[in-house]
Amino acid sequence: MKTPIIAPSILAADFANLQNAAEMLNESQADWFHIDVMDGVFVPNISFGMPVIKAIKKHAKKPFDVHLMITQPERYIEDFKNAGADILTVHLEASPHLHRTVQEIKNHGMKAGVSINPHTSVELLRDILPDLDLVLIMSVNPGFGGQKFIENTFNKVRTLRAMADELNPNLIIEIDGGVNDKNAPDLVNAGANALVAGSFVFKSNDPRQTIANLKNQ
Ligand SMILES: O=C(CO)[C@H](O)[C@H](O)COP(=O)(O)O
Ligand SMILES: [Fe+2]
Repeated sequence: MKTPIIAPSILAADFANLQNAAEMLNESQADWFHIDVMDGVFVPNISFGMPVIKAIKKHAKKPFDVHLMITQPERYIEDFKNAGADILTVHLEASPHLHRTVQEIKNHGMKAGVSINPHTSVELLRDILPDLDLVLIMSVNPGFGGQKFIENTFNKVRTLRAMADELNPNLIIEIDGGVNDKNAPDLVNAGANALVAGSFVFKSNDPRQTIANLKNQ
């Protein structure tokens, strides 16, 4: 089985000890830091913004995979670049001029990702797929950590990987929400090559070991 990229979500870390979380991730087999930004409008929760991302960046030695759950994310592309984003992912449902937004992200020197909610068909990505570095399939409804994985995600991953084989063979397919050691191997077999894990990592007794287990299933 191919080894997936592991992107632990700091949404599930202790916000009073983010330096500790960053140092743990630096020493672990994690590939990216997954950073969830929520605006209280696109999703019914508010997380944190640029000042917190900048503060974590000072202690981080790995790329920042920033997942924007905000309306009209095109307003803040430069700000997230300046805050430390390496990969910037916007929601298809939140950005009416997605093609322009994706080009703007790339023009700012970041990798461009598009995320889709559980109700959104992967077919809607067909025309933009050749322009993308990454698709983030939400396997829970966005807004909160610790939710139950939605099983239909497997079908979406298989369909998207078949589309990508034709249109964009290097596409990274990332899964976000309710990922654990039970569903991770099946997700990779279905065609996913990046896994976000928040609660499963940070609520475990040994987060570093949990990351290693996800990476080397
Ligand atoms: O984007 C997200 C929520 O909207 C988070 O990345 C996701 O929920 C990860 O948390 P968990 O692994 O606990 O489900
Ligand atoms: Fe996320």
